[in-house]
Amino acid sequence: MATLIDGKTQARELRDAVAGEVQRLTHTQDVVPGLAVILVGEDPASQVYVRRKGQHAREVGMRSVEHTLSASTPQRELLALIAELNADPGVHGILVQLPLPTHIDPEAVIHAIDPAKDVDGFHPLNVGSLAAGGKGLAPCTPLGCVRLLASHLGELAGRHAVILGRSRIVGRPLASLLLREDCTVTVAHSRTVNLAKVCRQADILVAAVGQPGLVQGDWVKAGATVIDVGITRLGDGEERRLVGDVDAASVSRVAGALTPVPGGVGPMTIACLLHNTLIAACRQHGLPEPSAASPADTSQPLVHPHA
Ligand SMILES: NC(=O)C1=CN([C@@H]2O[C@H](COP(=O)(O)OP(=O)(O)OC[C@H]3O[C@@H](n4cnc5c(N)ncnc54)[C@H](OP(=O)(O)O)[C@@H]3O)[C@@H](O)[C@H]2O)C=CC1
Ligand SMILES: Nc1nc(=O)c2c([nH]1)NC[C@@H]1CN(c3ccc(C(=O)N[C@@H](CCC(=O)O)C(=O)O)cc3)C=[N+]21
Ligand SMILES: [Mg+2]
Repeated sequence: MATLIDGKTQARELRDAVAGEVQRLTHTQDVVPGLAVILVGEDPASQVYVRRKGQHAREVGMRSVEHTLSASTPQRELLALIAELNADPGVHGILVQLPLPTHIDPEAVIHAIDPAKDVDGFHPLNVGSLAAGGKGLAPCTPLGCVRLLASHLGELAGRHAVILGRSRIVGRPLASLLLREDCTVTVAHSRTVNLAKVCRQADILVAAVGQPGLVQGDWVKAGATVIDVGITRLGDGEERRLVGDVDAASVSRVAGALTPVPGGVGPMTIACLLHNTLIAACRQHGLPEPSAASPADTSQPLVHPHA
């Protein structure tokens, strides 16, 4: 049976490491890292995430401000709030929860965020710097995936990673991050021909499509490491549950290791958001960064507590 990669525990360890750095910054530099999270509308799932982000930020000693705007908020009001937060020296990270109501253009919103405070890594400057192999702020979910992979596998160089999905939040930036770790990277998507065959070549298989149970056991090479990013909510009330893109029952008989849903990539995403906020705060104050650019760099204990 495949080893379960425990994202919940690793996320807690990363938050603890971030908390230590936050305490050090607070006491030696008088800098308290601040995170602002903006939610537009009342989507219950988004409310849960935003609350959890704020709660974890406070737990690690950061300042957390949550702005909840009504679903009918005009775009210019949201842009005005972002301009205010860009100018606020106590705010080092800004996150606008996606998706946004349809009358708001997400591109305009992402462009408006100061790239130095863009802890989601969605601003074109950060996207470009990541694609070029540089060290802007990278998106949190892919960072979490790389951390989980590095903790289980150690060195990633030379491994063939197959990523299912090419979204700007997960698939594309993950391809850049894994290239930076010297993986051989294949990105598959809805137009890929013979997906099962492509997947069977993977040493590392990452599923980020949003199709429950898409990846079956016979898509997986024996011993492969499988990362399940997908989160789909099924059922109501007592029957409510979260399911991933991987059919855990069949895949765990073939894979070497697998991340669970829940308790895998999700908690790591939030921990990486806090880590990005810490990095952003250090950079904005011209302080040395507590960590290397690469989450798989084992020389840096904060970044890679499992080395
Ligand atoms: N744990 C976490 O922190 C996060 C989890 N998620 C979850 O990850 C999943 C993906 O999210 P996101 O990237 O935003 O999704 P998107 O819908 O933006 O992208 C989905 C991608 O999957 C591809 N795809 C869809 N169906 C298939 C299929 N049958 N075969 C192959 N490829 C397919 C699409 O291809 P094409 O480009 O051709 O349309 C697209 O590239 C969701 O379940 C989401 O909830 C997302 C963000 C964070
Ligand atoms: N600007 C922006 N940045 C994001 O990073 C962003 C976003 N918008 N919109 C939505 C997606 C989704 N996302 C998740 C974060 C945490 C969990 C998480 O903590 N999941 C837990 C369970 C959560 C639960 O119980 O509902 C787990 O998988 O164990 C999941 C998904 C961040 N996203
Ligand atoms: Mg993300």
